[in-house]
Amino acid sequence: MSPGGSTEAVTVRVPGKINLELVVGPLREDGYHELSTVFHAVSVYDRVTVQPASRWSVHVTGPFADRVPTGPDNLALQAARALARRRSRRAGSGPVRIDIDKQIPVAGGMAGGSADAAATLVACRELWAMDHVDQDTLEGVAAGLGSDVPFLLRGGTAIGSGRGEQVTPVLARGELHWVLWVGEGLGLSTPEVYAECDRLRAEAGSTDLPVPQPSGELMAALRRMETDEVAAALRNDLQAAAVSLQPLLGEVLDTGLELGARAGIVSGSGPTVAFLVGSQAEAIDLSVGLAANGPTGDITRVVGPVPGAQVVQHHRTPSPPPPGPVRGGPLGPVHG
Ligand SMILES: C[C@@](CO)(OP(=O)(O)O)[C@H](O)COP(=O)(O)OP(=O)(O)OC[C@H]1O[C@@H](n2ccc(N)nc2=O)[C@H](O)[C@@H]1O
Ligand SMILES: Nc1ncnc2c1ncn2[C@@H]1O[C@H](COP(=O)(O)OP(=O)(O)O)[C@@H](O)[C@H]1O
Repeated sequence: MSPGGSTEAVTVRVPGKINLELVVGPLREDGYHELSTVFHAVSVYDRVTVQPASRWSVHVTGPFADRVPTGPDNLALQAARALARRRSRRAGSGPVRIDIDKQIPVAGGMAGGSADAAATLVACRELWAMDHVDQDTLEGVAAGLGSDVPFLLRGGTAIGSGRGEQVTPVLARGELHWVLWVGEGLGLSTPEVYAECDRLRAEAGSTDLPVPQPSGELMAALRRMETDEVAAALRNDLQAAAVSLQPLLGEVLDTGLELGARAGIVSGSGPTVAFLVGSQAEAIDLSVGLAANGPTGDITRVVGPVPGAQVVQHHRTPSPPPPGPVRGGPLGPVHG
């Protein structure tokens, strides 16, 4: 509590991502695959608000709220606790209430859970005035939460190596236009898609895999931000596995290409499909065509790259939660 009795709250906005390239290398001993990926943050955002509270809790609103766990499995809650463990005793160890306005599709290959975790780290660092926690330290905490979390702290377009957690920004000017197709009630589990990729590779006898590298073609295309060059260089080694588990995605990809998309790609482990188009006008045409002719799904127009998790409000008196059904509730005390 501040001297005036009002409670401070911090709101952070965080984007989802797609992968412009996902080269999957050998399975490591720790159960992860060696990766080279090119992350690209796009303009669909969750908003995460944290404020001091008497108990740890997480509350979710928005179209995908009913698919988000509100118990200890919630990645945002795990992020807050992970950062709380780094606070000095003097600063106190009071819990927080976390409110998530969820607009990023859940289990869609857009790293929504990772985005919420990144947003929570940024929000809690601000709320707890942890000025000594620099970006590198925050990225270290982020990597412990999931392979995609460090990228969502930065956003933009960046290469992810290792298991995806080592992030290096890519020089990219300008903007790309995308149309996203998200199947209602679909959702693919990331470990299952990686396992299906291994299975398909073993079946095809392709087991002797080199250490993955980013492609020169994609880097050059991004430097020029030339839509057709980027279109030609998109690659996702998990796509065949995602289509094998969810064959409808093949139909979606074919429909988008027939309707004039420059390229179509499954985002990460799927099942979101991202279509690259040349302009906002092309994006509108494609979304109308997909809505009329494609398999049932939500269609969203986005642009990328956009920045990662950013504080958008730092308020003494928190605004009331947005209208609509709220899921979640208090959790028991947590000793971090
Ligand atoms: C596929 C990608 C592409 O960006 O994202 P999504 O499409 O799920 O968002 C990522 O590699 C997902 O990253 P993230 O969702 O953070 O995964 P993690 O929590 O670290 O790992 C979940 C599980 O995915 C598998 N996994 C993940 C990363 C990796 N390099 N190799 C793996 O094999 C492992 O089975 C692991 O137990
Ligand atoms: N804050 C959160 N938002 C979304 N999903 C979460 C969150 N915390 C945990 N999860 C879990 O993570 C799983 C993966 O969700 P998500 O990160 O949206 O997808 P993906 O890994 O495909 O990018 C979900 O099925 C959900 O159970």
